Amino acid sequence: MTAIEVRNLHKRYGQHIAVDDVSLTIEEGEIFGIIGPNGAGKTTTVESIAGLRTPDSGSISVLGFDPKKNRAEVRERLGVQLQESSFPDAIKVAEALELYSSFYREPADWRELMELLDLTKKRNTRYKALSGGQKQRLSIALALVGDPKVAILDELTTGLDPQARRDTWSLIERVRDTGVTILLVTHFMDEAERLCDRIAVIDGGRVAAVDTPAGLIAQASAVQQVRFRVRQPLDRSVLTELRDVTDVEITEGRWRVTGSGQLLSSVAGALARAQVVAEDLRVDQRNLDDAFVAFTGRAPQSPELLQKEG
Ligand SMILES: Nc1ncnc2c1ncn2[C@@H]1O[C@H](COP(=O)(O)OP(=O)(O)OP(=O)(O)O)[C@@H](O)[C@H]1O
Repeated sequence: MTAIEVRNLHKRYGQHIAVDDVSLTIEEGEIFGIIGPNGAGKTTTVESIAGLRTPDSGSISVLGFDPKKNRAEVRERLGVQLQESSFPDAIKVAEALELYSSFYREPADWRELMELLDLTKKRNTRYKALSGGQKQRLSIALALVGDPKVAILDELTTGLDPQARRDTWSLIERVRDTGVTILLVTHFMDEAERLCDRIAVIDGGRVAAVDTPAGLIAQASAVQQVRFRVRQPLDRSVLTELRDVTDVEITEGRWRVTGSGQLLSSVAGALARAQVVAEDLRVDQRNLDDAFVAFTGRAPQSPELLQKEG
């Protein structure tokens, strides 16, 4: 079943095109990620899905409902954690959860959520006295308090320390295991790679690619490299003759083989046939950072940098 369907979304602010042409299909039960450079149109896209912005053209369906025309139906089924949620400074954790749950006909048990998000000890703490991580966890709890079928989380772990980020990831996986479809906007490639079933790369208001994390990495990095040392004599042609190999370089006893396809198994097979043992064998592992650069021409941001800036 499709949870979210976006067709040819277009949104401009004055002369500035924020979202040019975005189409996405997100299946029920998926953790679907959106990544892309600053200003790519990610927030405009997810806020349009949440019914918080009005697209100029295109169509959006959330569980079969239009976020603008069927506001009540979408509100009952969709939870949103926005980029910079702000709450009254004086409101206490338990009060905020109870208040938000009263907005829904069939809310989740807010006490259970408070426990799940490790906020029970902070139930009587005022919002302004919470740490960054606690504020973040509260905003996730508030996104889930309506017992939504779909949750939109924008910059889930920005500003959190590494341990809090990992805890939040486990939490999101637990939420998904309860059957909630999750749409996640993130700047962090480790987060996207770890959590998402599929990812859309958005650049300049358009979808540059949609695939699984492994699929995006494979699409972006057809070229691979295998490096090793050998003690026995080895004829270069043993490797240059292989179909998957495009280049072989030998520097001070270190071999570097460049190619594509099943490069590692081709090289390993050829070495075995030549009865040569490879030592210190390394395969250059490409990751989602490389895919991000390949699709957008820019480097992704690092969590450490954002934390310092924040
Ligand atoms: N309310 C607004 N009025 C005018 N311009 C806007 C508005 N909201 C967004 N924009 C512009 O539209 C473009 C897309 O913004 P959007 O926030 O959707 O991008 P983003 O990919 O979420 O960026 P970031 O990663 O920095 O949050 C940006 O150039 C932004 O400056």
